Amino acid sequence: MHGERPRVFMARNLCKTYRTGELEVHALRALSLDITEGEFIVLLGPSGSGKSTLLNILGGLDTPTSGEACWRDHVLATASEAELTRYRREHVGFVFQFYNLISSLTLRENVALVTDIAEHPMAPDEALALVGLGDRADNFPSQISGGEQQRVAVARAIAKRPDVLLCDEPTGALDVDTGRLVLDLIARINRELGTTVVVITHNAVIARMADRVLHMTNGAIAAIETNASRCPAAELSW
Ligand SMILES: Nc1ncnc2c1ncn2[C@@H]1O[C@H](COP(=O)(O)OP(=O)(O)OP(=O)(O)O)[C@@H](O)[C@H]1O
Repeated sequence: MHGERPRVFMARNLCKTYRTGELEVHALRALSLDITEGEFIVLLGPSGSGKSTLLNILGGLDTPTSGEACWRDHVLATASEAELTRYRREHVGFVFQFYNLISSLTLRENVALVTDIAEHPMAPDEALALVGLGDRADNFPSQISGGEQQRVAVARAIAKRPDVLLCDEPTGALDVDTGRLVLDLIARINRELGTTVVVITHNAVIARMADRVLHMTNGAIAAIETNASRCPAAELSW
């Protein structure tokens, strides 16, 4: 399906070793991966298998100990802190398990924190409307539900029109119905805006939404599954 689309992410022999005192942890062991523009990727694997480490390198939050990593023509593996900051600001949207909204700011102001420093952002109200919360822009985070807060976090992530949306356990704190709504929203952004999406989850059911599922074990990709068709979020149950 994405055969003719350009490759956006390339990793070769990525290794990440954490050292704490005497202890060495090999979080990534010679991992290689290509991601194509507009793909929806799900990362599955046991705790400690390296999923967040890979996502953090792809998102410019961390650098590998060795190996190559590029986003288009941005060399991420050896980039300086300033280059990574620019890369994140211009290209990457993040959604985490806990929504990380600022409680003293309205929803509009939370989104504006990102759009104020982006190059071609949406208006905060437009981003909030996209996630179905256009009429709540003047509310504060404490006035909306957890699922709605996660939708604001998605609005904040996409308002700068990122090339890639990186989601680390986006439904981890949500009930099933609310989780489905958030996943449907992420799939819609992938489909309608063409944003490349990578989702980390412990929930194997969510893998049915993906174009490709990367199974990680012990710092490497143990298997890659390609789904013949993507299951709509509304049809998932867990
Ligand atoms: N800052 C750090 N310092 C030391 N070790 C770390 C650090 N970050 C991650 N690790 C270790 O690297 C390994 C991979 O961690 P990572 O968070 O990437 O796994 P994960 O698959 O995302 O796990 P989970 O599903 O539990 O979030 C783990 O053994 C972890 O303890």
